[in-house]
Amino acid sequence: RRIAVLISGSGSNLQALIDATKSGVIPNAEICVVLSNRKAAYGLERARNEGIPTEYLALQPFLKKNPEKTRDDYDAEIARMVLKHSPDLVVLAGWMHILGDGFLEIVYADQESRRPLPVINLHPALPGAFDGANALDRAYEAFQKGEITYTGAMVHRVVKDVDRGEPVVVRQIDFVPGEPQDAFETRLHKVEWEIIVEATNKILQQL
Ligand SMILES: N[C@@H]1O[C@H](COP(=O)(O)O)[C@@H](O)[C@H]1O
Repeated sequence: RRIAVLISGSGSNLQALIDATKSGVIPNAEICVVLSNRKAAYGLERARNEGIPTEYLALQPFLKKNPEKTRDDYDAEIARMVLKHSPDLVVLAGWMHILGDGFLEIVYADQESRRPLPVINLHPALPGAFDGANALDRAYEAFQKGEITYTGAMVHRVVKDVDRGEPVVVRQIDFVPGEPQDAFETRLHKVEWEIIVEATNKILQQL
């Protein structure tokens, strides 16, 4: 099975997928491409270290170079760059750009030559709790205010509504009174590395 991974940053979740495909925890699978919308993303370095093909395309330079084009055109171009590598699954692992119809219509199209491609996203909060950006900070702040005692992380299918697609794997994480935010974040990231592997396996087994 071929997995395309989209990233924007350090790529520690990408690394979890690399290690799991190499060790066989994710059996019979390889990462066929790593695509980033940020040139300096360390995740690209992780991919190159493994000899995994990489792609890069940022939104603003794309729009500057093609003034007649729109964000939807950019999303469609991302879809084409991904499909070039014939993936069976697309995993958004720390990908910090909201993909709209331009991308979803292409990858979810049911064509003769190809079935709709599953697309999953990692999000550091529970379903419906802290959708969108800075979810970790917002959850920790709510805990500080005594509004919540736990949060979590999830992997969900991607739909147009941000972070609202059907959950694939969800894991609750309890807050610990007095725990500094960075220690809490370290705990949450460890859970993310587990659930991104679990969710990838779950979807691949359904194919
Ligand atoms: N959207 C969020 O961005 C972070 C990416 O981390 P990394 O995989 O780049 O290390 C993860 O915490 C993910 O939930």
